[in-house]
Amino acid sequence: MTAALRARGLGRRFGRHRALSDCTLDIPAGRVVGLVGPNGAGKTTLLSLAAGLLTPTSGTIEVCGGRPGGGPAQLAKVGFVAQDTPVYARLTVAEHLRLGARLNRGWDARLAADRIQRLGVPPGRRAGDLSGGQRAQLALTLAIAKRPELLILDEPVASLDPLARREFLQELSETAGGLSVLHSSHLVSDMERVCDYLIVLVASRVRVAGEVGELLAGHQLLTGPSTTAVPSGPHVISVHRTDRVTTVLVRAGATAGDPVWSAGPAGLEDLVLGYMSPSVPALEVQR
Ligand SMILES: Nc1ncnc2c1ncn2[C@@H]1O[C@H](COP(=O)(O)OP(=O)(O)OP(=O)(O)O)[C@@H](O)[C@H]1O
Repeated sequence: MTAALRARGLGRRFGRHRALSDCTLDIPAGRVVGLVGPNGAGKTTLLSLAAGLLTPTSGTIEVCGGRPGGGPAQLAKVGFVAQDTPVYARLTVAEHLRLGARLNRGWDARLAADRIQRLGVPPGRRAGDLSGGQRAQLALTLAIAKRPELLILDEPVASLDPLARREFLQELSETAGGLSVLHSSHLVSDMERVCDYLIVLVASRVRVAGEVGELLAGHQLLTGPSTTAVPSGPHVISVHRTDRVTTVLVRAGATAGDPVWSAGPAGLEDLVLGYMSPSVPALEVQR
């Protein structure tokens, strides 16, 4: 099966500033991929490169077997919802759906109409008069109803209420037929529910990427009193100290050396926070 995304040494500069550097990734098709990282890490830049809204200044990127933005056939393969969920303020919801039908050969009119009705978004209302959450739902509907191979979502749920967020995540996890989803979010709990592939991006670089199950199995959390000397070495990913307890994220199989440390499984949040912490020693990419 063609990879959803292949990047080799991908980079993007804005003037002298590197927004993304040396990004090498292979994302298999059919995954729900969570892209996390601190503000300014380069997530939107990576997603915009994948959607063809930006061109690389170094390296290469291939999305669903083609060059992002490389013509109508490629555009049809990718649905993209930007962070600010842009819609045409003066057009009504129904007019957006008609426009979607005109512009997209694979448009699923039933899916679009059903989704808008189910969510209670008023079809006759101008998009500029919708609430932020309704606008996001309209933008998501337009992206989903074009039946893309890859759905790219930049912080898709930020403006949705908790119930709408849960339902949307449910929708994502139920997507069938080989649809790949690449979405960025700061909400690790959301990621935990739907993602089976994780990318952590920090300071313009991929810190870790891989199958969630493999990443979880490949790490463990050591817990010990704050007075104990912390283990060191390349197997140590991050150290977090409070007044009483120290927790250390390490690669699985590493021995702590001192029996005072108790080892337990690492959760997704431990992984994300560990790899986002500044003490991370090295790049690790797993398939
Ligand atoms: N058009 C631009 N011109 C100059 N610098 C830019 C431009 N777009 C992004 N950058 C810079 O590139 C870096 C990465 O930005 P990007 O928007 O990709 O981060 P992000 O991870 O999506 O952040 P956030 O979580 O805050 O949305 C930032 O330092 C940002 O200031």
